[in-house]
Amino acid sequence: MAVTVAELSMTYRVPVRDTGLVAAARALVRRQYRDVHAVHDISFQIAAGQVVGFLGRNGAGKTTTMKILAGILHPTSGRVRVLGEVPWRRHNHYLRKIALIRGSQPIGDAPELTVLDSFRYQQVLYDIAEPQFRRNLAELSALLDLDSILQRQVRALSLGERMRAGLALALVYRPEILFLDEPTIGLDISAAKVIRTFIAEYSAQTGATVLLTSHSMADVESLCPRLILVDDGAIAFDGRRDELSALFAPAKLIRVTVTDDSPDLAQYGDVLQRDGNQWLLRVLRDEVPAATARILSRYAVADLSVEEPSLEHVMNQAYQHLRSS
Ligand SMILES: Nc1ncnc2c1ncn2[C@@H]1O[C@H](COP(=O)(O)OP(=O)(O)OP(=O)(O)O)[C@@H](O)[C@H]1O
Repeated sequence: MAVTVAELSMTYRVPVRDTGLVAAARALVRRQYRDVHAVHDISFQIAAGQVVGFLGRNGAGKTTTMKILAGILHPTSGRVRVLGEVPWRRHNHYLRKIALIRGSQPIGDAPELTVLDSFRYQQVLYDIAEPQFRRNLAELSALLDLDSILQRQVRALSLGERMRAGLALALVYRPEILFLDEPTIGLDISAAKVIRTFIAEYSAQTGATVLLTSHSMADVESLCPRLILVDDGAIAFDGRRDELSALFAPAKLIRVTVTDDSPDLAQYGDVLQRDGNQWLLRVLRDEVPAATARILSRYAVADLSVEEPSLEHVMNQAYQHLRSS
């Protein structure tokens, strides 16, 4: 297993005080604290090469878990092994095998340098042998279309170019595990698509394991066959996307176009949309085979398709369910 997490818990101790000057003065002498249980008792495993979506509402505990896996935080309790290592020991050889990327992380620490100089600096920092460096850079340049900007100064790049270079810079030592925390946050549609395509190709080409948090369902839908849903610091679901749909969205959609005059398709399901002879029906999963068979036998059907509800709808249902339970 690339990642093993067992009974992991993380409690933050945060200072609290009442509002007002008196309370502020009192807090100087006697501080009071409150425990925030960000993550409690979570367990999961990820096999090498898997791309897993780590989802949940704001404050569910995703970033905290990622930070523990990346060795930034020491958990309160639990057992974690990533590539056989204990992350928070932060051994050099461990840190060279992983990357934690938060947000889109555009290149820019040294704006006077050229992009290639920045890569060279990273090469020294991560002690990457020359042949491997050249190979990795060539691969990343091809995937992220960097050839034309390698010789340019970082300060003169557009945001999109800095973002592509920043991503390549974070991966030039070819990490085996990527912890990606909202990698497309704040990006426009086409920039987000570049990142998504890149993540898929990087993982397919290098066999990297990816754990991805994102509130963008487009990211999750296109990249993650497996989803782990955290809620209030605990795991609420771990499985395939279709299993999540079946659990939280018990209906499918039937899209049908008929050529008959005024047929009454409302008897087969909830009518979500009707545009002339085109109907969109919501039908319970178990009833879909019988409903489609009846529609096909009774009407002149020009077109019929059965669709899964969108992931956005499924997640919305899941969050509503979790909020009320
Ligand atoms: N450094 C910290 N000190 C105290 N509490 C914290 C700290 N970091 C996070 N928390 C709390 O821990 C809980 C989980 O936070 P976390 O950032 O892991 O959530 P998240 O799922 O990543 O949320 P989001 O989707 O909003 O980024 C929240 O209640 C948060 O307020």
